[in-house]
Amino acid sequence: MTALTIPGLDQAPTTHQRLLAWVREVAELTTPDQVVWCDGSDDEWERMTAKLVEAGTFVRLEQKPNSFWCASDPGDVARVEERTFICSQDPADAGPTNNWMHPDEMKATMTELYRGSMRGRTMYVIPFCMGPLDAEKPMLGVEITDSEYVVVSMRVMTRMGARALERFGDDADFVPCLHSVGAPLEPGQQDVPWPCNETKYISHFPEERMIWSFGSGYGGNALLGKKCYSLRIASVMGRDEGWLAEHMLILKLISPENKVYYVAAAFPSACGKTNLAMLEPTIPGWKVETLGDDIAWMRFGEDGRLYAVNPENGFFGVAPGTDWKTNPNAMRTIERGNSVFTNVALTDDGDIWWEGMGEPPAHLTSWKKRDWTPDSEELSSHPNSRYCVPIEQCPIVAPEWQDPKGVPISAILFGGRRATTIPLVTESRDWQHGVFMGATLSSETTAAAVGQVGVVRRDPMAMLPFIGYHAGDYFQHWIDTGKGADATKLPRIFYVNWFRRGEDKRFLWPGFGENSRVLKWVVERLEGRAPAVETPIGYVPTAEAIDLEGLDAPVADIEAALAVDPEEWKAEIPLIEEWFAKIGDKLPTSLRDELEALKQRLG
Ligand SMILES: Nc1nc2c(ncn2[C@@H]2O[C@H](COP(=O)(O)OP(=O)(O)OP(=O)(O)O)[C@@H](O)[C@H]2O)c(=O)[nH]1
Ligand SMILES: O=C([O-])CC(=O)C(=O)O
Ligand SMILES: [Mn+2]
Repeated sequence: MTALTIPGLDQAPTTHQRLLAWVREVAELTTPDQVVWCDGSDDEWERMTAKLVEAGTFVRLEQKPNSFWCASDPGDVARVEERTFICSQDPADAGPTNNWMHPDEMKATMTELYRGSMRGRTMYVIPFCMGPLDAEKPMLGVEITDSEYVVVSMRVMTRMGARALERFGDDADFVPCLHSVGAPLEPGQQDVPWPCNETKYISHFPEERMIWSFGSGYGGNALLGKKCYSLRIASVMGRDEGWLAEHMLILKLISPENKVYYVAAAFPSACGKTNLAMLEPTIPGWKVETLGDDIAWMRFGEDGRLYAVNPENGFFGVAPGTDWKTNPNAMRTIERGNSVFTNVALTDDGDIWWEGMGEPPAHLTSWKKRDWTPDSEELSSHPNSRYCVPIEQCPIVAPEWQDPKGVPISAILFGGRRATTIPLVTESRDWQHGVFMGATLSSETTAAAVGQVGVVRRDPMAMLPFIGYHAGDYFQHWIDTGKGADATKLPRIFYVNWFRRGEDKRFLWPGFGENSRVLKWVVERLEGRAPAVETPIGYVPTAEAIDLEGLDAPVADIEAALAVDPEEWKAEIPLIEEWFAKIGDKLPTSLRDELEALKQRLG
């Protein structure tokens, strides 16, 4: 039999048979003009970015070293939850919160979409590792893609190329991640700056630990190491192997007495993880260092404590709202260059700008590539526009951020974006109650996913779009995680809300750096020295229990932010009941018990 000859296909820098066979199979299906094995070198970065500039996808920034502006197709700007599928053999394993299709049917459908989909393009093979390369069992993957934008972004977001491939040996396990923008080029056809397809599928095969993505070039749809691998597939691995893959930032808090606490926090997309992770405390003597801003993998260490590792290598942060006042450390991180900015505005002197970054210049090129002035009716930047930058450039990155052991977590925060009801901070009564808080977490939808913005929905553990299996089983996994552990060593669980509003709709709590005041109260609770009031929903501080020294906000606002209003909570109960009904039979009875107990306490 004569195998198809595609230039580059046989220049594989590996002897890993399963990898070689898969790459050949995909090349024969998608029929690219050539195959390139990515090595992750500086040379490769130069070639890729030059190619993207030439194609009109990237504009090199004059004002930031080795950095680029990029505008996507206006129809390809965010994750597409409606087009995201968990293709388990049994629909019951995907559960009520995921879209499901039988794996055979999905494969048949997508195989036809992939047939010839890379014609006229280059197929890139990106070996990568999520988490430290020197982990005992490195978490490997390979993304095959026909997008240079993906190659460049994966270099920032993951440990990829030759250094990852070294860990493959001849037979290491890896997660195959297949991606095509679905825009083949006919001979002589002019390419567009942002190729994509109106038909989109983001499909996960949890039993096979495999990901197939088609039609989108954007973030969480296309950088498959991120949400697809590190949350959807990894959550299934975690269920099977007894660990947790969570949508959490990891930060290190250093008290004035030089005591160190590691905190993990789960907030839904565009609800403040990156900002909290890089917080600049406003209270004297306290320091924060960053380990991660989006994903945490947590497993028990030999000492019985829960240790967290950030699988990522970069930040893929929301741009609008980021500036020197709200998040100076993010600004310092991007000042150092080596960044890709997608769907922000371009200044006339070759810099970037977005809403929330102080006074706008007199003229900009908007993310839609249109002239923009401060009088324009449209936003200059898409609300889900992003910067993509290596973590190591963050001036406050914790020195231990690459430690394969991870860091021991003392507190877990769950949080959402709620204009009413949810106090600034509440401590759970115990692990099970904390799991109840996480399981009933709610938040207003944001621009991070396609769809209506500002609608309150349940977003359990901030994982609604990312749980790779049945949400009821996921809750049970959380409960079991606590049951098997020494309760005194488990992280304490808190519920926060930076987004409560006053009657006039303004935020009651100033947020950002001031959130350090809440972290201080959390630490003082851990140390057993901060007061709290026992309320029907958990332990809540009074305004006096929080350090408000030097805070420029009316105490009445803080009191309103902390208020537990039984009427608001009674209105919340039917929403939780509706949510639990949706979870169905697999809802752990302990969570139903928690709900009953809450109802009793509310009277
Ligand atoms: N009012 C207020 N807004 C905040 C606070 N923290 C973050 N924000 C805003 O919320 C938006 C999203 O913040 P991020 O920190 O990027 O959210 P994220 O959770 O990292 O989002 P993803 O990257 O999508 O997962 C930005 O516009 C921020 O300016 C806060 O404490 N208070
Ligand atoms: O996945 C993305 O495209 C960006 C992101 O971090 C999120 O939406 O949570
Ligand atoms: Mn973020």
